[in-house]
Amino acid sequence: MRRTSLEGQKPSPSEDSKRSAEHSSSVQDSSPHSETHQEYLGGVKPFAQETTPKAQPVLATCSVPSFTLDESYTSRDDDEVEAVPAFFPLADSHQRASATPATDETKTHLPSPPNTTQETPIEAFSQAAQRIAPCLMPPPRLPQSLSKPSAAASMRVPTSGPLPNRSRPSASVPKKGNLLLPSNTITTPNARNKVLLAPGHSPLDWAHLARTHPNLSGVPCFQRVTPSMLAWHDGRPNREPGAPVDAKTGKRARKPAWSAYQGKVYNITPYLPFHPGGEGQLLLAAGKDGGKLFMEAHPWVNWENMLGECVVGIMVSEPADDMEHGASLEDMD
Ligand code: HEM
Repeated sequence: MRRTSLEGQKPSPSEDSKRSAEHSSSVQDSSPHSETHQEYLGGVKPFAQETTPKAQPVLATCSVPSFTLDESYTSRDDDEVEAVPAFFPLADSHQRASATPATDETKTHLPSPPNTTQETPIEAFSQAAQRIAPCLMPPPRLPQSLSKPSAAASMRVPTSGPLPNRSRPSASVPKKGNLLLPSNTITTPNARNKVLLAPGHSPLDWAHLARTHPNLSGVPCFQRVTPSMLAWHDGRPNREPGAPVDAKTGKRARKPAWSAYQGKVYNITPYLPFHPGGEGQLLLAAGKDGGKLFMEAHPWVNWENMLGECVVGIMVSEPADDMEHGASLEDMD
């Protein structure tokens, strides 16, 4: 009760008249339909000619249109209306300024209010506000059982029922045709035939070795390798008379293993203990062009990068072929 509190302070008569004048002018300003307010807006009364505003009876009007619709609340005290907070949009916001005011015309199109004799003022307010501007009200909260689980809740381990991806594949995965293998066919964890490499022979160890040894080819300079030369370097024990014998084992020493790939010849001997597929597999390509076998095993592996320091030379044809070829060219002349 603003007026009551002002009266309780018992100001002097001159102050009292000044305050009541201020109070009445502020109340008029808050009403968009007040005469004084419209005159100010229209510029009819310039500030210099403005006289002391006179106290006028305060009408029980409200700037919030929702209260004017419900007739059961029109008789309420003005202070009661002010006590209800107009929380959104704010009084000076753009939304409120651009909103269509509730004129008599819009009132006629609105549905008739329900019987609100049993409702509390707050319930009636929220219902009336929802009818007028439902988009301005926050959505009602769903009960917890109906609402969607949060992202964090979906990542938690469920407290009941089977754990996800923990049951045996044979029991949970249906077997349809040949698309899925029976679970008992995958018996080994080493499905790609990789071998157990000796300590110090991992791919990283090979990368380090290749980086620190500039020449792993086993030859002093770039070679022109003929097919017969390539075939001799097959990595097998050298059985030729006078061949060197391995000092450790006492057996004949192995010949170097060369393999050709896309016209280049590589010494694959130093890489043998590093090959993830095993020495035996790699030796299958020794003494010949290994491109076909290599592409069948792992086309994604970069041969040139891995064996860049092992390049022996390039493939050339046999000298006899050259002579035959040269003779035929002379014949053509
Ligand atoms: C001389 C060139 C070769 C190089 C540089 C080389 C390199 C490699 C590398 C890096 C892997 C591991 C692949 C991975 O983990 O994805 C591998 C695996 C393997 N390589 Fe080779 N390889 C060569 C030649 C060969 C040849 C000629 C054969 C077959 C005759 C062969 C058969 C295999 C097999 C069976 C595996 C294990 C299975 C797999 O990883 O797919 N490799 N090789």
